[in-house]
Amino acid sequence: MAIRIHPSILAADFLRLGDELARVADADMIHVDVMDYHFVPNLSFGLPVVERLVAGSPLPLDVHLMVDDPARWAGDYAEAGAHSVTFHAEAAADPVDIARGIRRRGARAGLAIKPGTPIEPYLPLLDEVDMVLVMTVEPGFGGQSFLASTMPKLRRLREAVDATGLDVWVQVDGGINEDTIGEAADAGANTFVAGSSVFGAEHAGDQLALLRARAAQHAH
Ligand SMILES: O=C(CO)[C@H](O)[C@H](O)COP(=O)(O)O
Ligand SMILES: [Co+2]
Repeated sequence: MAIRIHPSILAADFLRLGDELARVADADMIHVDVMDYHFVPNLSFGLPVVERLVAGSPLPLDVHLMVDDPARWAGDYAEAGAHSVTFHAEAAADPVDIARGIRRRGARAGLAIKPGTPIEPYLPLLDEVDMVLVMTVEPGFGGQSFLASTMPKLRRLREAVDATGLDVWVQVDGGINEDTIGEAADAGANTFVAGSSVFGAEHAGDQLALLRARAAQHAH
C-alpha cells in the first residue's frame, strides 16, 4: 500500500514559508490547516495565503478546513487550486453535496471527523469521497499528543474501505511522529499528516524518511 506523508505548515516558520516548503521537498503533499476561530478556538490562514501557496509550492496542497461553514468555503479552495479539500462532518449539514462540489471543481474531496465523532454514519458515503481523515487529536492546535483511543475507529474505517474496493485514502492528523506512526499504519492509515515532528526536526528530509520507514514496517 502506498504511504503518503503530508507535512503540516502550521508548524512551519510563517516568515519563511517558501524556504520551509523547500525543506520538505521529499514529502507527498503539503497539509494546510485553515482555522476560522469558530469551529476551533484558533485562527490560522485563509484563501489569500492558500492562493500564494498554490502558486509557489512544488508539491500539491492538501487543505484541511476547520471552519464553521464548509458549504460556503470548500468550493473556493478547490477553485484556488488545492489538490485536495477536506471538510469536517461535524460542520456539514449535507456532506455529499459539499464533496460533490469539491470534485466538480477538479479537487479530491476529503471528509474529516473529530476524535469523539463516530465513523459509522459516514461509511455509506465512501463512494462520494477520495479521503477520510480521522483526527488523532482534538483539532485546533499543533504539537498535541496522539490519541490512541481513535484506533478502533480507524480499523473499522480501513475494513469498510477495503470492503468497497475503492481507493479511498485513510488519513490521520495530530501527534504523528516516529513513535506513533506505526500504530496508525497498523490500524489502516496510509496518509499521515505530521507538523511538529517534521518542521521541528533539524533535518526535515531525514525525519520524513524515518516516518516513511516506520509506517512501511506496519503498513497493510
Ligand atoms: O489539523 C491540525 C490541528 O488541528 C494539524 O494538522 C495537526 O495538529 C498537525 O500538527 P502536529 O503534527 O504537530 O500534531
Ligand atoms: Co490538519
